Amino acid sequence: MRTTMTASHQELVRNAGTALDLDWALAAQANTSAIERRCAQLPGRRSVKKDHQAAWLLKAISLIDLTTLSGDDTAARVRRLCAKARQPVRAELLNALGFDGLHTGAVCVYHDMVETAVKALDGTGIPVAAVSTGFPAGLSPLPLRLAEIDASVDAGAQEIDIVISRRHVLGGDWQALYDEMKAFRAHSGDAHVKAILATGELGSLRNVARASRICMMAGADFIKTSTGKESVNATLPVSLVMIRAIRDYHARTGFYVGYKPAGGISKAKDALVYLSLIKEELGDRWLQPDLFRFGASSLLGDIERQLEHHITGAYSASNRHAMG
Ligand SMILES: O=C[C@H](O)COP(=O)(O)O
Repeated sequence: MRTTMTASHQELVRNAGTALDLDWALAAQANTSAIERRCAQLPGRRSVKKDHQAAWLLKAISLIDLTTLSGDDTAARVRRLCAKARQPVRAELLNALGFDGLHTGAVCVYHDMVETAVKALDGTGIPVAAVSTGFPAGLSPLPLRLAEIDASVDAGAQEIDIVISRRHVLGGDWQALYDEMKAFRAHSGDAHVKAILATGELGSLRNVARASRICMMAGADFIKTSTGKESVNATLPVSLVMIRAIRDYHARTGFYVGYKPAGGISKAKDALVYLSLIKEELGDRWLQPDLFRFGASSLLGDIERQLEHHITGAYSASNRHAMG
C-alpha cells in the first residue's frame, strides 16, 4: 500500500490574539537548571525506534521551510530550491519507501525572491514564506518594515516571517512589542505570520518566555526562534520555553499557535529530537505543517542521506544532495 503525506487534520481557527495582559506576560517563569536538565536527557533517548525512523524522517521533510537567505541568492538558485521543495527526495528512494506526494512545508526566501519562488511553485500548493521587516536585524524604520510586508503579500507570499525589535524586550517595553506585532499581523492580512524572536539576543530564557506570550497575544500564528544569523540560534532549552508558552496560551485562549525552530538544525538526528520534544510536550496535533516547521537550509540534504542509508545500507557523498 502506498502512503501519501497529505494532512488529515481539521483546519485550524487562526489565532485572533487577545488584549495585552501584562501581568500574565510578566508572570512567565523559566527555571534554567530544570529546563537544561530536561533537555540534556532528550538526545540520548531512543525516542524513535529504528523501524519507524524512515517514516519520521519523511514527516520531518514535510515540516521543513526550505530556506535560502544569502546575499548571493539568485533567481536560478531559488528555482533550484523550489524544484527540491516539490520533489525533496529522489523518486527511486520514495518508491522504495512506498511513499507518494511528499513536499516540503514551504520555501522561505527574501522579499526580492518571492515572485520567482511563487512562479516556480505554481500549482503545487507549497506556500512561499518571505522574511520581511528588515530581516535579520529589524532595525529599519517601522513604516518601511510595514511596507515590506505589504510588498511581500502583493508578490504572493502566503507566509510572512517577521523579526521582532529585540530592543523592546531588552528595554522591557512590552507595550511597544505588542503594538509592533499587532501592526505586523494587520499588514500581513491573510498571510500567516511567524514572529522571529531572535532568542540568542534576548538575554535570558525568561525574556524568551515573556516575548513569546506577548507575540501570541498580539496575534502571531507561529513563534520562531531565530533568523539563522544570530551567534546562537535554535536550541532545545529555548524550544522548551517557547513550546510551553504555546501550551499555556492554548490552555488560556483555546488558540493553537505554531512553533518554528530555525537556524543551525542540519542533522536528521537533531530533527528527530525536536519532533519527539513536540510530541511529548504538545502532542500529535502540533506535528502537522500548519503548526510546526523547521527553518533550515541544509537539513534536507542530511535527511536524504539517512533515507538512502536506510534503504541501501550505504551513505552517498553529501554533494549528491546539494540544495541550491
Ligand atoms: O529560517 C531559517 C534559517 O535562516 C536557516 O538557518 P540555517 O541556514 O542555519 O539552516
